[in-house]
Amino acid sequence: MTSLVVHGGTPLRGRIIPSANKNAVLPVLCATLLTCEPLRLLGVPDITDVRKILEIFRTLGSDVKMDHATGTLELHHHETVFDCARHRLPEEMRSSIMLVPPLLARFGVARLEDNVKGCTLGVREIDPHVEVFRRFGSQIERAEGSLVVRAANGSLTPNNHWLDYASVTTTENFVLCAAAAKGSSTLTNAASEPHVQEFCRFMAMMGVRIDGLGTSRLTVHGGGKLNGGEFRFDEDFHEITTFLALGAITRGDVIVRNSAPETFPLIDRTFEKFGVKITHEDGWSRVIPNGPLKVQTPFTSNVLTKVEAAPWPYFPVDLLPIFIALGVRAQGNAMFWNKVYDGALGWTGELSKFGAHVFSSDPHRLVTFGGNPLSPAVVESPYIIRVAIALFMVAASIEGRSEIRNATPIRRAHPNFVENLRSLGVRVEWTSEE
Ligand SMILES: CC(=O)N[C@H]1[C@@H](OP(=O)(O)OP(=O)(O)OC[C@H]2O[C@@H](n3ccc(=O)[nH]c3=O)[C@H](O)[C@@H]2O)O[C@H](CO)[C@@H](O)[C@@H]1O
Ligand SMILES: C=C(OP(=O)(O)O)C(=O)O
Repeated sequence: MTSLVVHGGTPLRGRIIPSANKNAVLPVLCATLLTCEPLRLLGVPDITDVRKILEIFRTLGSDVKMDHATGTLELHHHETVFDCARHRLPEEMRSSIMLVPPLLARFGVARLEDNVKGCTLGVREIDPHVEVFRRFGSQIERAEGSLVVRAANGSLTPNNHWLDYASVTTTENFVLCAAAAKGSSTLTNAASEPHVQEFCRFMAMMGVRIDGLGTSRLTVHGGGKLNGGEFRFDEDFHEITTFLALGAITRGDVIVRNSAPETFPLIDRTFEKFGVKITHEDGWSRVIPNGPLKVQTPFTSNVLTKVEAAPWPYFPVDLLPIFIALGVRAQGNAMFWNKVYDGALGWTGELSKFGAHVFSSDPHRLVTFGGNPLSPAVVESPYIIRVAIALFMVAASIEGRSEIRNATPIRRAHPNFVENLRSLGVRVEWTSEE
């Protein structure tokens, strides 16, 4: 088991250059398989999910040159072979599902392991993806522990589709299929998160025309030969928010580079609900101590201040645990509403080991009764990246030694997490035991 051990209580101070967003990098990596031309990707983070995808590319026979020191990846998928019986797509990460369309486009067949669930956020459906593959003319067969997807007649046919729900990876899968299908395909109720937009910009760089970028209706004009080229990843708004929140919870002064502050108004207002002021100036975002953490009192009587997470442009669900950590530290009560996942709040019982008081009203809603004195603790993280971080945040704000057991999911999304924390003055280390 790998744990994060922290001696908390020190206000964090310093500057952070954030890495790229895993949820932009992974669909882009999958999309690279759509071209036989060379590509150069800049700002690729050294995270475990990236390593897993690069490994599968190597086994397919692609040229993969990853320079982790500079974050530069040279990729050339020119002489590749896929053997449905031999090749296994990476497990325990959601993004594997986005390798299916390029494998269909290249080889006419793909095999998807059942365990592509990613973080344990409750049931994570694959049916919306299967529906997209079928719409583009694929056939699905159940094989032992996996699904085999075949492109009828070896190619994909364009279509229009209306999603039940604005799903991030289903939208990306639609765009990937549509890019390979000759003709125009339209998706309604498309997801529009910044990482979905970034992925669409990469597709455009490869020569795919996409209308409606950033809206809930995307039309993709597909079937053309795709180019190679160069693409630099943006900064990850999750990582920017995480370091600002770490500054806030330890009453420190943290500055994070942020080239897209226009995506932050709702995140800033959510910080304000806990008495935290964020400023954006000259490409940097800053949290500075601004009195004690305190939940804002609503003007309406008998309601709780609430944070409501749903598909973009709502408050992003992956940031909810980070604000729950602020909620247990801030004086006052707040309600957190996860409108995306059923049962993704089960971990919050771990917070009571620090002495925090939270109440789960139902599988979607949680109330924090914050501001109680807390003490250091040994807590156990589920396989959820942002929960390991939230538990760490609480620990970092309490004087004394705490331990977050099973904290490795953090390595799925944040390169150099511990090194960054040390640069801000945190006493923290990874420890392993059998
Ligand atoms: C690799 C990646 O990008 N992962 C992100 C992606 O996951 P992912 O794209 O897998 O998440 P989805 O948006 O598909 O699903 C989120 C939730 O909606 C439900 N659902 C989905 C489709 C549907 O038709 N009906 C339905 O009810 C799912 O069961 C799940 O509970 O978006 C999530 C929501 O922003 C983030 O938490 C993940 O970090
Ligand atoms: C839940 C996440 O990722 P995944 O969908 O890959 O599990 C995440 O990035 O927070």
